[in-house]
Amino acid sequence: MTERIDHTLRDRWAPTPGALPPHALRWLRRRTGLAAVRTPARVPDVPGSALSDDARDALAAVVGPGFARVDRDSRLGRAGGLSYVDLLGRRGSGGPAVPDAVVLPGTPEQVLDVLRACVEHDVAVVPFGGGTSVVGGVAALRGDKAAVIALDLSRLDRLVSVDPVSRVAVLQAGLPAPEADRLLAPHGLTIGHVPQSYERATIGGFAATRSAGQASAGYGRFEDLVEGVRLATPVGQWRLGAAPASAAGPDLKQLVVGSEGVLGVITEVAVRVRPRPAVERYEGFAVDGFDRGSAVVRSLAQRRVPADVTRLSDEDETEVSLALAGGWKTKALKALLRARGIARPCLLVLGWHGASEDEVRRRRGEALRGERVAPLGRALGEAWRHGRFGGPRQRDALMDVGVCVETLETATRWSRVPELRAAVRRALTDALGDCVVMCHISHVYETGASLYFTVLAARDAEDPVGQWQVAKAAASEAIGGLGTISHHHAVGVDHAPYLEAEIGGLGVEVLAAVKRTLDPTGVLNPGKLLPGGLA
Ligand SMILES: Cc1cc2nc3c(=O)[nH]c(=O)nc-3n(C[C@H](O)[C@H](O)[C@H](O)COP(=O)(O)OP(=O)(O)OC[C@H]3O[C@@H](n4cnc5c(N)ncnc54)[C@H](O)[C@@H]3O)c2cc1C
Repeated sequence: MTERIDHTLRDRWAPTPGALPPHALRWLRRRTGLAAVRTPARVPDVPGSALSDDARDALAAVVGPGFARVDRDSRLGRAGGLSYVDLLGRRGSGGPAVPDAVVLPGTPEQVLDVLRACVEHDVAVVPFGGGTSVVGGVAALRGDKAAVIALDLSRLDRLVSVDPVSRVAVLQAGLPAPEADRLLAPHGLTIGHVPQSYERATIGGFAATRSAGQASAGYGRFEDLVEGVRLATPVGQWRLGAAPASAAGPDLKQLVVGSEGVLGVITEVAVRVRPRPAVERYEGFAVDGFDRGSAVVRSLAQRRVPADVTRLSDEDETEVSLALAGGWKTKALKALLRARGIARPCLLVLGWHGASEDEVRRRRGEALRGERVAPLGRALGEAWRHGRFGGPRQRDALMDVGVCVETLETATRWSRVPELRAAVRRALTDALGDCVVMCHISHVYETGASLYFTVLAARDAEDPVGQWQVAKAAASEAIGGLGTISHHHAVGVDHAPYLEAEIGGLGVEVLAAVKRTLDPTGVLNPGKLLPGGLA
């Protein structure tokens, strides 16, 4: 087995801590009133394992003794996900719920046997992929069970089959995205799914959370890429997805996609794959004001000519990007924008993938025809592409100097974008006081778009967790009625209280009924997705 994701690194994203440049720190102090605080990681206390000897023996008999682990580091390494509150917990504020054991099955059949053993021994199961959940999806909650295990799927790391004619690849669920792409490369194929968590998240995690990648406008959201699934449940195996399209009743496959580990464990996904692009072209543009920029990306989506990556930053996000970048190039860019009369610059990044230069040139021409955008050149687009996985590293550095830094996201119809953006900004500013609220659109549809917010504030030294929870609750209330509680981060624990308002009481009942059928004793991922009492 190759442990490709290092789950011991759970207090930060990168093994080597980065540092903010002095100019960025000065800017932050000015905008947020940040004081000089340092918050080094502190190893939290880990309680003893509550797993009974019988349960442990039964699990070890299924997966082998080396793969049923109760040592402290294995357990701590799978304690929770990577939200701001999760990371605070590992820096001594609050504390993560730690699983009683980590179990690593090597085959889909072993997953089924592990689930049976857990039912028999009254043990809750938290499916654990890359552990990048930011909504509490992998919190080790035991519900009413005697113990809880993290079911680490990293040994399910095979490319099972490739059908290059149909462009379908069957991938095991524990494969991290880069590894999946590496295995597909010799076949000339890619999954084309590139979320910011690409380096650590897994195929099963993408399917379980209805993930959306940065190139969603070109390749689709992950649920669009799922041709079929293989699910292990406490009552047996369920395979779905026999054909590319079907009128054989409702699409039950889509019930599994987004089920966040409460209905079963996804062990394999048949993924619709694409040829690896021969040409990739990224370009930066400026638009004057977010409303005008929003009209541009709406036009691209509604004329059905979006670039594969279509990403519009608002005024604040653009300002922060420039402030954090600093340097003479940034000064030159600001001067250029002023010279062009762009008073409220919003950065638009468009990225095209194609089989040839001609194809990309043609698509670019179609997209830009008639749009009022100021080209800033390929260097800016390439700079964005180069740094597109850098956010989590930057978050580590910001947390190190005492910044409250978190993101939240939603989606709504085009006509409601201005109202929703204003409502969330107001809620966050009222809750946090001096803060910077940035927003971007990175997923566009004919009828609407996602809004992704990043918040920076001076961390409350006394109650940092409470500070964020108040702000998050205010933002979630503001979203209610105007948009969805999650466009791609999923429900987990954090959004469960808001699910009923979105899907209705009947919707919650339908999900609960399906859960009772597939997981009658409720061992699977207690406390996630379904509002309290029904999970
Ligand atoms: C810095 C950062 C950036 C992010 N950017 C994006 C982004 O751009 N787009 C996006 O969509 N998301 C993003 N996310 C959120 C997260 O990466 C996604 O939700 C991702 O799909 C989770 O994959 P994972 O393998 O890490 O799953 P995990 O975090 O391990 O699990 C997520 C949920 O799915 C369940 N689960 C995991 N594997 C399985 C399985 N095989 N069967 C059943 N249930 C399972 C877990 O129990 C949990 O409830 C980001 C997160 C971080 C920390």
